[in-house]
Order: sequence, then structure tokens, then C-alpha cells
Amino acid sequence: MPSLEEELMFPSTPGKYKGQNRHFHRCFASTSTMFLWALFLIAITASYLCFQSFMDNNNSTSNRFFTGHHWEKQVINSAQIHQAHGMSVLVTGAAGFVGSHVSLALKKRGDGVVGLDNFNNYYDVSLKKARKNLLNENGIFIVEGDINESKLLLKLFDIAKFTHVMHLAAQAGVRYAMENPNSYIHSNIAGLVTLLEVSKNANPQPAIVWASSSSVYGLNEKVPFSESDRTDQPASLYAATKKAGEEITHTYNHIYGLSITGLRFFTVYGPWGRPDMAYFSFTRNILQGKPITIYRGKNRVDLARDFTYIDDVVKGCIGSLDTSGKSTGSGGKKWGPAPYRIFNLGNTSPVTVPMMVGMLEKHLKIKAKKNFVVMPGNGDVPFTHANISSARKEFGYKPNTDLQTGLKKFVRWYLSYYGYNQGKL
Ligand SMILES: O=C(O)[C@H]1O[C@H](OP(=O)(O)OP(=O)(O)OC[C@H]2O[C@@H](n3ccc(=O)[nH]c3=O)[C@H](O)[C@@H]2O)[C@H](O)[C@@H](O)[C@@H]1O
Repeated sequence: MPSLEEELMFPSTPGKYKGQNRHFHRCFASTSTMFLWALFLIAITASYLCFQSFMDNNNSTSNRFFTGHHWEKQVINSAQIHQAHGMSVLVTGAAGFVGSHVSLALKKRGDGVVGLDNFNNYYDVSLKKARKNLLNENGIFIVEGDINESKLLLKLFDIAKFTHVMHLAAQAGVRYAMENPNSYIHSNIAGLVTLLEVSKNANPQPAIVWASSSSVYGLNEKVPFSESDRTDQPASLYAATKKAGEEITHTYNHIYGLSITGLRFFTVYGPWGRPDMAYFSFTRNILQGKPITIYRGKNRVDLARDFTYIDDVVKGCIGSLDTSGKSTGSGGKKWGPAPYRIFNLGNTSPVTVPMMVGMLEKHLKIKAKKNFVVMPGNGDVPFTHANISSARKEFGYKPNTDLQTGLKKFVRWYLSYYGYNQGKL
């Protein structure tokens, strides 16, 4: 058996060091002293890091929720329903793009809304904070926390009897999944399960509406995409986690009677949008005079998306909440079948990426510097196109903003938020 020192000195290929054994013994005394010092330093650093993380966890826990009467009052007030037959909704991802818009729309019509968001730094946190401020000004309280924190979720369900959960917290972005795959598992799988576990135990159980994605259609070629089409060829880990979410929610519907509605969003865009998305980052680059990269498919075919304006998606989310039906379980048992639904929320008129850029150029009155490159193998799909007849039939979903109009509104917001010069930062 080699000693610990030997193992550490020759970790990978012992044979490589054969000739150096004598030298090693000569140096052993001084080396072993250095080694012991190194071990000592490592131990000290490790203890310090453990202590720090323990303190961080404790602090974040106490800061975020067990903060007493005032905190509970804020949650209760925010969850309060102010209209007849209204609902009380926990919106996860409330400081996100879709989450902030849906929260405001619900509050406006008198529903109770409590937001939850972990304010992660996937993109500019200051934009999330600005959305939070907007929600606060409108009487919506946002709790800072992660959907993986079951204690926090239990506490929230304990003090506010949510009738619905609008679950929009997720790790978004198709291509980022290659850089940080675990963040998708953390939020889109583990976080989802934590939320479902708490929801199924809540009394009463809430109905759940959550964000799936058009990306579940993966490499399908039949268009437009219908909910009954196959979804077993995801092109990215992101898509795979959304597909997994659809299966996971199905089991909670089947076993515990949770009412579930999955919404397949199609490239949602608009004011207060996500800076990681193409229309947003292109706008920034065009204003800064920087080049933009436009992906192209095989044989120089342009990529196309069924870009869907945020206000239309918000109407779809609210229509889904209104028609979600009740969960049928309690105490971990199901007392009857509960609704399980999946809807496309798209626009039904795909536009190519170069055409989208042309619209931005028009609204910004600046010509873009375009670099066309072959679409890298990074999870992208060549096109998306929604069939929305199910959502139309079920709750009258009817998108009415075309891309030209929607981008005009986005550009107006962008310039008012960042200013012409802010783009140069
Ligand atoms: O519909 C969906 O389900 C998904 O829509 C978007 O994903 P994506 O359609 O890829 O949106 P963008 O990242 O804004 O890309 C739009 C188009 O621009 C293209 N693109 C993107 C980035 C770039 O630098 N160049 C470029 O040509 C992409 O290939 C794509 O065709 C969102 O980012 C996902 O979170 C969402 O789930």
C-alpha cells in the first residue's frame, strides 16, 4: 500500500517517477514538512469556507423568510383577493420577464399575488430588481428565495392559502445549457419537484399552471406544431428538462390529483424582456455599433421563429389560470381525476431572423452590422410554428400583436429604459 504522501506525490502515473525515488528520499524531510504545512493550510481554508457557507445559509434563510410578523403580514396582504371569485396566486419567477407581466395583470384585476424569485445572475440582476420595484409599487410583494427551498415554500403555503401557482421560475435559454447544464437540472427538474411536493401536500391543493416550451418539439419537421405531435427528439438539454417537466407534472396529476396546465411558450418577446434573447441583444449591439451574429441553417436557409408578444402570452396565462379547474387531492391522496392540459401559446406566423433584424433596423433607424454564420450545433432548432387551436377552443386565446408592432413597442421601452447612450455601456 502506498503511503498517503506517495499517493499525493504520484497521483496519476506511478511508473513515470521510478528513477526519481532516491532523490525523493533525500528530499523527503523538507518535502514532508512542506506537505504538512500545505495540508494544514488546506484544512484551515476548508474550515473557513465551511463556516462561511454555514453563515451564508443561515443568514439567507433568516433574511429571506423567518423574518417575523412584518414579513408574514406582507405576504398575507399581497395574497389578499380584491375581486369576487378572484384567486390567490403564488407566481414563481415573478421578477422574470413573463412572471412580472403576469403578476401585474393579475393584480390589476384584483387577484392576490405573491411573487417568489431567486434573483440569480443568469442575466443582469439590476433589470430583475427594477421589475421587482415595479411590482412593489403595484402592491405585489416578492419573496427572495429559491424553489428548491422547501421550508420556505411550506411557510408560504402555510400563511397564504394559494388557490393557484403560476410556475414560471426556470433556467431559461437554449444555448446556455451547454455552458451550465447543472443549472437546468437544479431549477427545471429539482426545483419543479420540490414545488410539486409542497403543492400536493398543501391544503387546499392549488391548481398549477407552468411554463413548458416550444423547444419540446425539437427536431420535428411537421408544421405547425400541435400538442399531440411527438416530443421525444429534444435538441437541447433545456428542451429535455422542459419535456421532463411535462412528464413529472403528469405523475403528480395522476397520483395526487394536482390540476396541471403546461404552457408551451413560443419565443416570447417584448418590453422588460430577457437580455439573453436575440431580439434584445441585437438591439443592444446595433445601438452600440457592434456586429450581430445571425445563424443560418443548412443550405443557407434562414432560421425562423413564431415570435409571440408578451401581452398575448399574458392573456394565455390568465386564461389558463381561469380555466384550470380544481385539484382533487388532499393529504397526499387523490379523490378523483384532475385536469391535465398542455397548450401551445404561439403567434402562428413565423418570421425569419433576418426579417426580425430588418424590423429592428427600421425602428432603431440604424443599419446592423451582420455576420452570417452556419448555425452551430448548440441546441438550436431551425424553425418553430404553433398551432394554437386548443388554447383558442379552451379559453379563447387569440394573439393579436404582429412582430413589427411588438418590436416597435419593445424598442420604445428599451430606449426609455436604457436611453440611447446607455446602450454604449
Ligand atoms: O420558444 C421557446 O421555447 C424558447 O424561446 C427562446 O429561445 P429561442 O427561440 O432560441 O430564442 P432566441 O435565443 O432569442 O433566438 C431566436 C433566434 O435567433 C437566432 N440567434 C440567436 C442568437 C444569435 O446570436 N444569433 C441568432 O441568429 C436563434 O438561432 C433563433 O433562431 C427562449 O430563449 C427560450 O427560453 C424559450 O423556451
